[in-house]
Order: sequence, then structure tokens, then C-alpha cells
Amino acid sequence: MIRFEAVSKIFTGKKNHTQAVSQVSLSIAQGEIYGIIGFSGAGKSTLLRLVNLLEAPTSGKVIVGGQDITALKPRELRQLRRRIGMIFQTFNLFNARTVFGNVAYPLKLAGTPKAQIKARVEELLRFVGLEDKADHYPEQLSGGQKQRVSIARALATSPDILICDEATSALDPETTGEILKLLRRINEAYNITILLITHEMHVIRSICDRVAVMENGQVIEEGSVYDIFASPKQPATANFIRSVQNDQLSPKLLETLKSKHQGKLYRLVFKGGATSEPVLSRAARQHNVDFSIVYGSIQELKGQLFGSLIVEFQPADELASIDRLVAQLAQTVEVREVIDHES
Ligand SMILES: Nc1ncnc2c1ncn2[C@@H]1O[C@H](COP(=O)(O)OP(=O)(O)OP(=O)(O)O)[C@@H](O)[C@H]1O
Repeated sequence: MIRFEAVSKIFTGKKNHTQAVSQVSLSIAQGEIYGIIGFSGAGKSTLLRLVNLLEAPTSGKVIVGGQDITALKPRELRQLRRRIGMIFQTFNLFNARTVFGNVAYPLKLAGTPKAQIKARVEELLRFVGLEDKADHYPEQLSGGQKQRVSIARALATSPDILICDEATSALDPETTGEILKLLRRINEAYNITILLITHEMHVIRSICDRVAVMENGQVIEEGSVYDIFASPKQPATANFIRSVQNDQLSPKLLETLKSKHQGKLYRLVFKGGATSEPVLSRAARQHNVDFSIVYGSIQELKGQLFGSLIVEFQPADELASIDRLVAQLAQTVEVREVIDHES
């Protein structure tokens, strides 16, 4: 379906050159959900943009559906782009157009008759669960709803490939889960090949079939999600996976922590906006629970903060409810009780 053959991309500036993609060879089968991971600057976005020729390769071939796209004429390229939908972290909706207008846009460009546009847009809005929002403007929608609109727009011309550039990175955990479910449904219903880049390992874990790891413009490792996670071969892959998971405690450390803290231990994973809110102290006060932070880390990845804390909860008085506290926290952060081993 998509094949990169020894593809390189060099950006040439006035003073210096940047080799963003270096001799990449990869094959992505039709109907696969394929993830690309790697640290910032590894070349992921550039590789993605080569698939619809938003960037042209400096050398090598990009074959899509059996066609070498670098050899296409402008008209053929426009046709190719109709077969490839793309969604972004920032949604990239037209703010001055309604939801209907946004989804209809690519069909208008393709010269589709009005009645067909109406039927197709209504079908797509039903598919993404936004049939009642056709007349709304993007600013009236939540992040998750905006991403649904951009997905409907990307699907308008019935593409066989959907490219997702950090599509869930601006969303909270629950909305991320819903969008991932939708992507899975699209993949199954239409047999669309999905190529995505993300720095969120749980995205890879929950929907991808295979994954490639990039470093310095090269694909250093590639394989099934299970193999890459369970037994990374390259030290850089292991390093990347550890750094973004950042939450595996060694059994020895866990044992030490549990021996020092008799109360219930919970792991809280904060991401995005939740890292700057006093969610923990507020909820603990409300439910009369004392907490102490046992272990934790905060890291920055692609400009976003990710925090992982292990906290001990103890009732402050007879009105305390740890269960209610946990239920409240679970609305904004991931919460799980720390048991004997961590998976
Ligand atoms: N248009 C451009 N002009 C010059 N250099 C560029 C351009 N686009 C990307 N680069 C450079 O190419 C390299 C790879 O960038 P790319 O955005 O593909 O990486 P990435 O893995 O997607 O990173 P991130 O996760 O931060 O988006 C970087 O060194 C970047 O600065």
C-alpha cells in the first residue's frame, strides 16, 4: 500500500543542511494501523509528509498503491491527495465555516454536485456522532468534537489512507480514548490504512498493529507493537520506551516503598492541563483524606508535561472516603492502585 524505498529528505538552508529523513525503507500493508515513534526531531513528521508529497523526497521512491508518487503530474497529484486524508494535533479547521462547511470543503474542491455533498456530509457526521452539530462553528465545539469534524473532513473524499499527525496529543485521556475508538472503527468499516505519529505510547499500544522507531532520520527498528515493546533490540528504542513510559518501578523499589508506607498506594498519571492544576490537593481536602507523595516524576515531551506520581492515601477522619476521592481524581487523571507488581 505504502512503500518507502531508500527515501531521504534533506532541507537545504542558506547556511546549513538538515537531513531529516535518511535512507528509509518501509512497507505498510493495506488496512494496517501503523505507528511511527521517536524523540522530537527524529524525522517523523517529515516522513509522514512525504506520503502525500507535502514534502518531496531528495532521493528514493515513495510508492502509494503501486504508483511512484514522485513521478506524478500536478493533476495526478491532486487525485492522489483525495485518496489520502490527513488530521493534525491542532485540528486545522476553518473557523469561519460551519461543521457542515468544513466537511463539505474537500468535496466542493473536487467538484461534487451539491445534493451528493449534502448526503455525504450527513452520512459522515452521523458516522462520527456529530449529526446535531452541522450548523455549529468550530469555536463552539470541544477539542474531541473538533477532531471528529476534522476526521469527517479527512474521510469526505473516501480516501484509502488516513494520516494522523499527533491527532490525540491535545486531548484529555477520555477524549483520546474515544478518538482512538473512532479511528479503529474507521479502519474496520472502510479498511482504511492508518499511518500515525505520536509520542503517546498508549496510543501505539491501544491501536497500532506495527510500529517503526525513528532516530536521526533513520528507522532504527520496526516490527509488531508487541515485539517492539516487549523486546526492543536497539538500545535507543529501549531508552525511548522507558523514557515515555517512565513509570515502571523495579520490584525492589516497590517493595521498599510498600514497607515504608502502610496506607493504600495509588499511581496517578497527569498529562496536559492536569499537570498545572491542584487536582490532588483539592480532591484530598474535599474527601478528608491525607496524602503523601511517595515517588514521582515529571517530564517534558514535545512541549507537553507528563507527570506520574505514586501517592499514599490515608483517611484523615471518620468522614474520609478514599474510594470517592479516587473516583473524583479519575475524572481528570489516570488512577490505579499500586499492587504487588506493576504491569
Ligand atoms: N521545513 C523544514 N526546513 C528545515 N528543516 C526542517 C523542516 N522541517 C523539519 N526540519 C528539520 O528536520 C528534522 C526532522 O524534523 P521532523 O519535524 O520531521 O521531526 P519529528 O520527529 O516529527 O519531530 P517532532 O516530534 O518535534 O515534530 C529536524 O531537525 C527539523 O528541524
